[in-house]
Amino acid sequence: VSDLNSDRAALLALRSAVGGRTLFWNTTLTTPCNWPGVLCEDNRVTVLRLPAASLSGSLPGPALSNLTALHTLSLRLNHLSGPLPSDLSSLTQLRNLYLQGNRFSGTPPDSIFSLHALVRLNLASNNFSGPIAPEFNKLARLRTLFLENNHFSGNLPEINLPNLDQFNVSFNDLNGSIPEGLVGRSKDSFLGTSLCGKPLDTVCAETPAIAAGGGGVASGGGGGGKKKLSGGAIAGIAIGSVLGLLLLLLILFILCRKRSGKKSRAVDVAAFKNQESDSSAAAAAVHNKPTEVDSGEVANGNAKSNDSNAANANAKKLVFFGSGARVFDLEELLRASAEVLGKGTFGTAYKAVLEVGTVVAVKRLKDVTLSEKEFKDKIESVGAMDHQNLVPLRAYYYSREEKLLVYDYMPMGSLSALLHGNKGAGRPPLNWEMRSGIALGAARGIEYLHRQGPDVSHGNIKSSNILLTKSHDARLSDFGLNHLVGPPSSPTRVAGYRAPEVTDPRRVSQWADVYSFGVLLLELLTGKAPTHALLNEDGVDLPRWVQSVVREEWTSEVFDLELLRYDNVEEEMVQLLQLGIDCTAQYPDRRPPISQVAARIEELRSSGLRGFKEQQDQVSEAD
Ligand SMILES: Nc1ncnc2c1ncn2[C@@H]1O[C@H](COP(=O)(O)OP(=O)(O)OP(=O)(O)O)[C@@H](O)[C@H]1O
Repeated sequence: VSDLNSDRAALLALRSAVGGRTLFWNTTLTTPCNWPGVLCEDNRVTVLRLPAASLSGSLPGPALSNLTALHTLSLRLNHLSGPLPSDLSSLTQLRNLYLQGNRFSGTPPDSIFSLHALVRLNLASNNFSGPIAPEFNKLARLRTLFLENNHFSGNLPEINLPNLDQFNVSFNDLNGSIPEGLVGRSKDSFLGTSLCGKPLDTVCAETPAIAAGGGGVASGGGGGGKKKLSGGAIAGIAIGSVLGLLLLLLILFILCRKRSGKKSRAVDVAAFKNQESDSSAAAAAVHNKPTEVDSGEVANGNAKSNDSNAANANAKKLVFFGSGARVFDLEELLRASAEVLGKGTFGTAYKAVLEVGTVVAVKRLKDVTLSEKEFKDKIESVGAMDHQNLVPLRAYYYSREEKLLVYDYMPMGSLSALLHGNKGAGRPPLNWEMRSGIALGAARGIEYLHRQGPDVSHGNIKSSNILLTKSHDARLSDFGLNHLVGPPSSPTRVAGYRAPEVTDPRRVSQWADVYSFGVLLLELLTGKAPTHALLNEDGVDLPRWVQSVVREEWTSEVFDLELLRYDNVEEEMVQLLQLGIDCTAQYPDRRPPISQVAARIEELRSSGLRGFKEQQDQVSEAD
């Protein structure tokens, strides 16, 4: 059917085919005045979801008012503009209202606050302005309230909704302090505003309430009247400022001293040195005093090593892999300036900048209970792995006190940080090409590992272990480490990614890797972290959440908004989503092998890119 606007019979047939309940309107609506066409007469439609970029003009109130059975209205990513219709009160059944990514303006009408059935309300990325009304509190069932990327201004009222899980007012013109009831929310909910107070790092300035004699700090957004400060208050502020300045200078002085001390003391407190420096071989080495027993141990290890090169002839402990020979020795490494990258399951990772300028990542392992011989055998098989989608392990160091692994440093950090970190300026948009490319790289890395033998698996696939090169190529890290360290100190080791059948994290099958990779695919597509405690209103895990949304025929609701904004590749995205669902099948034997998964992603990527290119060509021809 090419034009449902004029073909009433076709529309009615279609409507009866779907039982009058749900209608996915998939045509360009050409008659906005009569919008939404025949549907205006239909009071049985419960879901109205119009595809992105199909509508412009304003939203006609009278047409909507007939849709009294509607429980979901999704008009996201269209070009609708103007104010919302003033009377929405007939939509009494409405549970989900998705209007994000349009150009609606003005303030949301009062009638919206009479929609008591509303559970999800998304008004993000429009041009709404004016204050955020306290009347949102009337929507007692609300679980999602997204108001970000608008021009809402003034103070943020107290929002006290018992079921509210998701809340965001970022990138609005809001100011004043964050009300008490919202301080427990994440910082990300308030970014790009002039709001102050917890959870943000900006402390609210004291307000004129001091001068009013109350002695307290004005609450509720600092919007009080303009009263004069008393002399005492002014003196207090002046003395406070001077003291603050002195304190700041003192801190700077201490920091400068520490910094200059650091160079001469080699890598010290922050880096890989054990606090009990007397017993630490690493620390002993820093001071040029290798302990007898440790030099002996490592010397033996090196002597037995066939394909590794000792760091130097005197068995100075750093063992390099491959033919690249030694690039630096332990002392140089320990003299490097180091910064903590993060703490993981296997220990702490550091970024180390050597004096010659080489940058490496050093992992200081904890809980290694293996003997040196066992450790050496295992780590040498890890070091022998060589694939463009693995982070190269360059060297290791083993002593009784310290076990260090030296990797190439990946400058763009992890996929986890890219997906869930700051989405503000400077962060490249994560479009389909990048995300699918990362998925393909990671799948190929896993495929390489799995090809090494039926018992070889990664065991810890998750977005913080997918590191990125400058050109955003994916490299898998932490492979082969699950056999080096002792049992996990916490059962939540790979929470969210672990396959249901895995009980011992050191024994992870290749099928379980496929499961974790499936979760990673879903994370890439939805933009949601699988470890998020309250993923949605039911607190279910990511695979189950995606499945439930897809079952309810809201497939496009699962995708990360940022992803939908770019290329026209929804079909490929849906297929990749399906692949993620297949990989996360509950029973291991129902999951596809990773080689098949990688091949499928490659296929999808090339058809997506072809489609994108054709679309670009059409646009340039039309131009
Ligand atoms: N080679 C590297 N280059 C750049 N950053 C790295 C490198 N290796 C690790 N990191 C970063 O250091 C941090 C800590 O990494 P680490 O691998 O120790 O823990 P994790 O990945 O968070 O958890 P787990 O140990 O369970 O895998 C992470 O943010 C990770 O992205």
